[in-house]
Amino acid sequence: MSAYKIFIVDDDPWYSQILEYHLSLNPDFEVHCFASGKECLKNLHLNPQLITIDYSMDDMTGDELLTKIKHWNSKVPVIVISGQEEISVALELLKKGAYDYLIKDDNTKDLLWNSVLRAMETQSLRDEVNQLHEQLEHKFSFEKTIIGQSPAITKTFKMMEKACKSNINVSITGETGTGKEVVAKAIHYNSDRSKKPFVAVNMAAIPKELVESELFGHEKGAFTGALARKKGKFEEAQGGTLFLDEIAELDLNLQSKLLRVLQEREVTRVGGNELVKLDVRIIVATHRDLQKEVQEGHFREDLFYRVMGLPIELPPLRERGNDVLILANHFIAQYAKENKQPKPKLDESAKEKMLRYNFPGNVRELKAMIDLAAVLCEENIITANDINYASVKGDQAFLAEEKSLRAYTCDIVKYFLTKYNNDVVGVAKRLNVGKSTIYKMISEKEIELN
Ligand SMILES: Nc1ncnc2c1ncn2[C@@H]1O[C@H](COP(=O)(O)OP(=O)(O)OP(=O)(O)O)[C@@H](O)[C@H]1O
Repeated sequence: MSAYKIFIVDDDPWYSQILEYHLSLNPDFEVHCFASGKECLKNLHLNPQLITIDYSMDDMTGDELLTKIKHWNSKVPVIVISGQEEISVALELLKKGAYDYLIKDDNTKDLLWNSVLRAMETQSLRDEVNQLHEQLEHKFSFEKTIIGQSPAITKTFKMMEKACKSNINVSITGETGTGKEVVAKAIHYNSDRSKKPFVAVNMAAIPKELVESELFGHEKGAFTGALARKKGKFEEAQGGTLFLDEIAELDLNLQSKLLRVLQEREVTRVGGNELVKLDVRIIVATHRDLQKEVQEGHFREDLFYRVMGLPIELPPLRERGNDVLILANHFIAQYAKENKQPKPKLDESAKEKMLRYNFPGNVRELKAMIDLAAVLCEENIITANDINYASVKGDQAFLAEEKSLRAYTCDIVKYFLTKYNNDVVGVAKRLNVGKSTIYKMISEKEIELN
């Protein structure tokens, strides 16, 4: 532990010495004496943790010095020592933030000793509370992993906080690439289960005939190819969280097996009889509307109620407004770090183009778009030309930007002008518009000729 730094400010050197001697008996205290208010203020850069001041000094009243010290750092305890007992003065000083008010008499040094110890204790408690607050904030701060500040995503944070504090099952819905797995992980790592495994299984990615043994495990010889006993994902996630992604892709037969496991909270490996007790929290995700799947008979209603738990809906990126740019900058920084390159900048044209786009592939698509733009850009500036819409084809690509009708008209005219060597008259005829319309577009710089 480093020494606890105390300033004693008193213009009576004899009295200072007594206090210094007394306080220095504690080897943890480092005491500095100053003979005037000015000298004390000059030395605040030494960062005292406690200051005692004499109430009546020649250069500055205790009142004035207290105000200046509090202005420098309102948290440092200041103990005022006065030659006379004046209740009104004492009250006034305490109101202004003095930690204690002591009278100079035979008991002062002992009272001071106790007061300093109390101040230290209060400070250490306050530090501890601050630290706990910080830890708590860090624990529940999803902002570091889930980037975005839009009202839509902030609403999600609130639900996630509730999910972290309880053990209830969670169902996450949202279009592909909206961050369902990121949310599931964030919930797990901010919950009481964080020290136990987070196991993710994508139902759509496992061949149908293997799903059962993947989830529940199998005994040696349970089927051809089962050469050894294997734990299933449920067992792997013991004590932790099992994330069942694309739950709607599970066929009806397996749905009833899953329901049984969730109800009984125990699993039997394929080809075995041993019951394994489970303590697993389930988080499911789907890009489908599960309720609709139930209505259409593709998803068991009883399983739906089992897994629904706390529903969290992730908004598509196109409904998150400016988050597009916040995420873009985040991915740019990530790219630059991973590739040990300076961070490219987005120019206005690139920003505008991204904000107009509807991102059918959501955050995943935005990340791919930024990675490519960072590679393509010149002189470290990403322009609209470096922004490519990879996920959409044909008509969809044409409409994905959601431009105004005027802007689409200009795009069409520009396309034909390029195709026919900027022959304005010929293009006007083909499109059945007046050539002056095209000339106007050119003169007003709505269209730039190649
Ligand atoms: N808000 C976010 N902040 C930072 N990164 C994000 C955010 N949302 C998604 N990502 C990133 O986008 C990518 C896709 O996210 P994720 O895999 O969680 O989406 P998903 O909804 O589970 O997709 P799918 O439905 O296709 O499984 C990942 O690389 C993830 O890290």
